[in-house]
Amino acid sequence: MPREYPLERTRNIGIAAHIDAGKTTTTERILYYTGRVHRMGEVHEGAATMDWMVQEQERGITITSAATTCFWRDHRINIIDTPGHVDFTVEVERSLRVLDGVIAIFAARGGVEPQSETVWRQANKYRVPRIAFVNKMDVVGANFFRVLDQMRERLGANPVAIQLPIGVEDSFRGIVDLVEMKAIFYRDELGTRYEAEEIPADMQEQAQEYREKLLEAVAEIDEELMMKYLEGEAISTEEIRAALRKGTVNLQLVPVLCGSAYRNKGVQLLLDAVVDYLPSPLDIAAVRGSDPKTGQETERKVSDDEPFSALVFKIMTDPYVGKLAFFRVYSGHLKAGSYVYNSNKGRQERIGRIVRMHANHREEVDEVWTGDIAAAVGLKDTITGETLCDPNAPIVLESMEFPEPVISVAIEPKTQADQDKLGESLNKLAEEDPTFRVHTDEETGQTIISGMGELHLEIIVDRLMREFKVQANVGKPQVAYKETITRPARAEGKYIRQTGGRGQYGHVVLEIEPLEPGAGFEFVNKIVGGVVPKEYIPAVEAGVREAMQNGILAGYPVLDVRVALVDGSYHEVDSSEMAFKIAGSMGFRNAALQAGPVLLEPIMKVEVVVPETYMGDVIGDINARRGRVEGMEPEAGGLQVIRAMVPLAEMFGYATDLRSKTQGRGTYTMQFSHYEQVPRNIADQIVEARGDRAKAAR
Ligand SMILES: Nc1nc2c(ncn2[C@@H]2O[C@H](COP(=O)(O)OP(=O)(O)OP(=O)(O)O)[C@@H](O)[C@H]2O)c(=O)[nH]1
Repeated sequence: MPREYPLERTRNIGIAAHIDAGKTTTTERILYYTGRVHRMGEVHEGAATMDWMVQEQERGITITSAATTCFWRDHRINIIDTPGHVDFTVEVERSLRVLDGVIAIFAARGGVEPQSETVWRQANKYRVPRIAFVNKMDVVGANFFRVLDQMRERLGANPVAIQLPIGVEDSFRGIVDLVEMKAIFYRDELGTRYEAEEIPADMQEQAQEYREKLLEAVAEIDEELMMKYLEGEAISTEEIRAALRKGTVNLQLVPVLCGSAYRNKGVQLLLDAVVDYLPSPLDIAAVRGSDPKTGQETERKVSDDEPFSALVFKIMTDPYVGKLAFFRVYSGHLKAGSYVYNSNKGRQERIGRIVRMHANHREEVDEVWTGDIAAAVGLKDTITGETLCDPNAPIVLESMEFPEPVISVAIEPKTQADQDKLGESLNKLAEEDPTFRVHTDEETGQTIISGMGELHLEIIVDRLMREFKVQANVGKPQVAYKETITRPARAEGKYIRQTGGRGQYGHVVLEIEPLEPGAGFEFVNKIVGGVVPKEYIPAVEAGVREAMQNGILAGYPVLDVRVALVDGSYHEVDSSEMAFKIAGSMGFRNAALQAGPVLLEPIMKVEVVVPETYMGDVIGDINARRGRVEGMEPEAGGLQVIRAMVPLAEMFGYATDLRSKTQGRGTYTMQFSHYEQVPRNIADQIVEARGDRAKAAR
């Protein structure tokens, strides 16, 4: 069976935005206009097609990314709906990794919010081309031009308006297309009929001004156009489109459109822009990865004729078919029922069925091709971030980064039956979500779950009860502290037992030093002359990792450390992997205790919006919470925006406090920024409290 759509007519796109900007509504409209659904679903009625988990419909938010396919102007567009809440930022991250282009949605009032900044930075990191859609032009306070300014100032982007709104708020009624220099007006409520007309007289001047800016911007992209522009020659519509496409694909500019998804205006033009400006899979220079045997970097062409390679970017447990693994094909093609090689695990797996997802229903397909996004049923051992490939031409594709969880709660099963189900259910959930972790507290024996925020954990617990039918009590949210060291140190770890029978002998000397924040863990083997035999070195590393997991000061995991194995000794008969593992653990603990260990806490980026009169109180309160105010800015309507960095530990219950301090008028958003050292006096209290809890548990 040949592929239906040539690669140049394929688009893999995501829709990213901050919460409530209108992603779900826009996606719904896209599905409606492209004929995938025949009725418009409204988010506030809980009927949106893409939001299909029970929790999503009840809460009116998008949690999981559902992938769907639609067609426009004879192009196949694969869309991944991504959630806006920061607790689910990993969902955004993993979709960015596999997408070729993004529609960034901003609300015309509110504009660039902290969460939009996060998504923007993530998209920069993965070099994903973007077009921007300024939605909600119909709401009070909408301002297209302010969003353009904010994109420049806050995102450091080069926004280029290719449209202008006609009217605003209640009177928003159409769109000026600056490429064609036409005005688009809508002829019916559903927005299905729209026509191009002359630009209204009262908008001519503004349209000319922005057309000029557009021409300047495209001239920057293309030298020939620059010549024409300077000489005052006419530049054709096709030339403008081609230059906009080139500028978008090369990340030199971002075309900006406007509309109101809810009022059915602007969405078809947005689809046109997806086809015209966002890249096809062919616009990626090459598929990059490494050889699983040698670790050396390799490349291959984006083509159906190359060997198969695909990246798994999401695992989902489906109540009907079991485990679904979403993957994007980077090269070659794959038939249902065939074998693939998981090059991260070094294992063969059989692909049972292949399905394309349309929100909550599936379409079975026999074969997938380069550039496709689909889900496989039947994979047993594959998790998010792993590569599936042709066993005869293995490759490991670049994976993705996942942030460390910042918040934890203890969870206690209600009955013995629940106890039995708890572990298995939590492991299943952790398999789906790399930012969700489960561990047993060594000191207290409690099961601890950790994630990206209170909402994240709430949803997990909710799913545990509903889908897995486990009844459990949940403790208060706790900060997920980390530990690190502040100076280099050197120490020994010796594990020697020689009482009767076969003894144990492991001996290592370790040098440890702090690494940059975020660097994680590095292990370096500096053994010369085989004083520690090669076969025991992985065991030493495993021992070090285990000790790091259990912490030095208060049992929190240790981060950002380089450990070098520099010396040691062994015994011909008594040495074993086990003995070296224990020696590694002991060596690490001994070294870390001399290396100035400190506690780290998550610092949150907080943005509070309050009426002017409450500003003093709110700032005083932020200071009392050990926060640093970083800036203030007036907003429309006598509001002030306060930006601050505040330790997560001080933010519990903030919603209630802010409400009572501002008579319900203040709102805030918060997201993880970085880890920072806990001040000494507070660290002492935390360490002491951990000690007491551990004693109580014994
Ligand atoms: N007036 C107006 N309301 C809109 C528009 N687009 C969306 N809305 C409304 O804004 C609210 C949020 O829209 P959603 O589409 O759920 O936003 P979202 O960005 O998907 O939100 P999450 O899924 O929670 O991340 C809903 O009540 C929509 O009906 C618009 O263009 N104009």
